[in-house]
Amino acid sequence: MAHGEHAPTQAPSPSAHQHGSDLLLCCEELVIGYQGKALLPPINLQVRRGTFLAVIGRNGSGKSTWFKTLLGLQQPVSGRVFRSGPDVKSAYVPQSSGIDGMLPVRSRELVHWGRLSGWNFLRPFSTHKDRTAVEAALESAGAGPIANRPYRELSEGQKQRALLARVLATEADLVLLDEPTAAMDAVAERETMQRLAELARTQRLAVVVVSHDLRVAAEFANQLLFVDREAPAVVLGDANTVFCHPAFRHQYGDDYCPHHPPSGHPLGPAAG
Ligand SMILES: Nc1ncnc2c1ncn2[C@@H]1O[C@H](COP(=O)(O)OP(=O)(O)OP(=O)(O)O)[C@@H](O)[C@H]1O
Repeated sequence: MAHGEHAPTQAPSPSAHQHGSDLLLCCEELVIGYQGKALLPPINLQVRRGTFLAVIGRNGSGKSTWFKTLLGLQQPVSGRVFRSGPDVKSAYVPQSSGIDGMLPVRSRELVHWGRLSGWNFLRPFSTHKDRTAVEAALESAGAGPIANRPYRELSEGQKQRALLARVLATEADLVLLDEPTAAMDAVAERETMQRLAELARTQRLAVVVVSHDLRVAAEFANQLLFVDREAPAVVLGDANTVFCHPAFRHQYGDDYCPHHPPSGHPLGPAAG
């Protein structure tokens, strides 16, 4: 699946414009699924500049399908996705990117490609602005030390950093990352999530991340979206709202909810 820029899923709606300039994307009664069959209840949410949203849920619950639907790669079963304007630029990193592993390029070139589109791809020289953006993206993604290394020789976690840098180099308004830290060690994962949170806040991007590390997601994201096919449920809110929701507790237990403190959990307070 291609990285980088994607066309708007639908033309901007008049109602989307009314929500102000911070609004980038809006799901209205959006039902995702395949062959007309819904995976989840309708999703209603707005993604604004400065948002860092983490999407959580069990395997197969529909997280990647929601991303594909936002990008217009998958048709909704019903409902709509709106961009707030034609200029909203989005960038996407899918879960795994096998094709990149075959390319004989250094990480810096791969990141540079994030800025190219159309005939720019054939341009022999990059501009000063391109080079500055590439270096800033490498730095932001913690990929500076691997910039000169051939991409295909990197570890999976290092590759994820390079791909993150590439998506940041696009200078998109809306960045969708499907498990961007899955191959990273715990330290790199926290650093990356912290960087993404800072980028969302300081650069006024919207960052949406799928993550299976619930505690790290809750620590850095300012909103969580929990999706569950069994309940079925779509729950949007802060960590307490989501972690104390019955559908969440049914799947992950009570240990994440502060109103249901762990008893006898190996990481919880010692008994007695
Ligand atoms: N092209 C397709 N056609 C029909 N069903 C599909 C298709 N792609 C995925 N599915 C199914 O849709 C469901 C949701 O898949 P999806 O990849 O969105 O889950 P996910 O939450 O991202 O899972 P994971 O955490 O494992 O990445 C799964 O049951 C999957 O088998």
